[in-house]
Amino acid sequence: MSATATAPDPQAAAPLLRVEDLTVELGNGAAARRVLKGVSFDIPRGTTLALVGESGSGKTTLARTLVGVHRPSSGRILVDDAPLRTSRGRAGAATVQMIPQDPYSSFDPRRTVAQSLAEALDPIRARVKPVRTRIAELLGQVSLDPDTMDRYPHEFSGGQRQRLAIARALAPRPRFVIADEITSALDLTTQAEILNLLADLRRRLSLTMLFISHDLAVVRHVSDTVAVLLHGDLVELGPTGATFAAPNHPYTAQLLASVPGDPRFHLDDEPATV
Ligand SMILES: Nc1ncnc2c1ncn2[C@@H]1O[C@H](COP(=O)(O)OP(=O)(O)OP(=O)(O)O)[C@@H](O)[C@H]1O
Repeated sequence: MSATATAPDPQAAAPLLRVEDLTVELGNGAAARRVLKGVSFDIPRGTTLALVGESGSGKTTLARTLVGVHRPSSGRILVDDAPLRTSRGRAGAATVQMIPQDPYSSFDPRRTVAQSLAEALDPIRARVKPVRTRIAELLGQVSLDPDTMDRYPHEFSGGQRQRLAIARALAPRPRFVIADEITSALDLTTQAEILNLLADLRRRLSLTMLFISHDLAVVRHVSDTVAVLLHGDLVELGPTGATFAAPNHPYTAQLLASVPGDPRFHLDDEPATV
């Protein structure tokens, strides 16, 4: 056995994303409130962390802080051990991309798909011609026909638009992708298709992901680790299977108690319920 085969691989060991004691305050003056309270977690490279918690617990605030929309009041965000760089309040596109929740409002209806993707590829020039091949490749990655690139968003179904949103997020070849409730606007069959696409992309592109969802059946299907937010505090963090089997925090147990078997997914470790 060679020495290199046994040497630890620091790249594999280091988390892609590290959030350290992150506190975020929103609002001004007397209305200011701490929405995230000293939150810490790592996401190892190539894995998916699911973030769950009831409405108002701070999930979207965390996502928006990671893309640079909100500034931390204290704490640190590290990508590959370096502080997350933001430009004019936005995280660098090549570092972090977010897939939006609503595929209907996230595209400019006056632009063709190719124009929107060209802008994602090169925000300054946004010219389609030099990037047609890359646009075709992106559409192929999300199983859409590259010949549809000159169509407008309204010519696509909700599920197809969510595929377009995923293609747009992948355009700058981000190292880290945030999916914030990306299936909540879709019917159950389309939800399953999008989740399977995401799982496939994750494998093929070795994506590191933060997957925000209130749907614990989905979370169980897609994530390696799970984190639970309660009023801005991270109350649970652990491997998804172990956490679902034996949660540490009573709030997690309460959330899990309300999850019935889900007929949408055929999980490897359990028979599908119908
Ligand atoms: N710009 C803001 N100024 C002040 N408070 C805000 C602002 N944005 C969000 N909040 C508050 O922060 C809290 C957390 O909101 P956030 O949207 O992060 O929760 P969430 O867990 O994503 O909820 P949901 O599941 O409903 O999307 C809420 O009480 C919300 O009212």
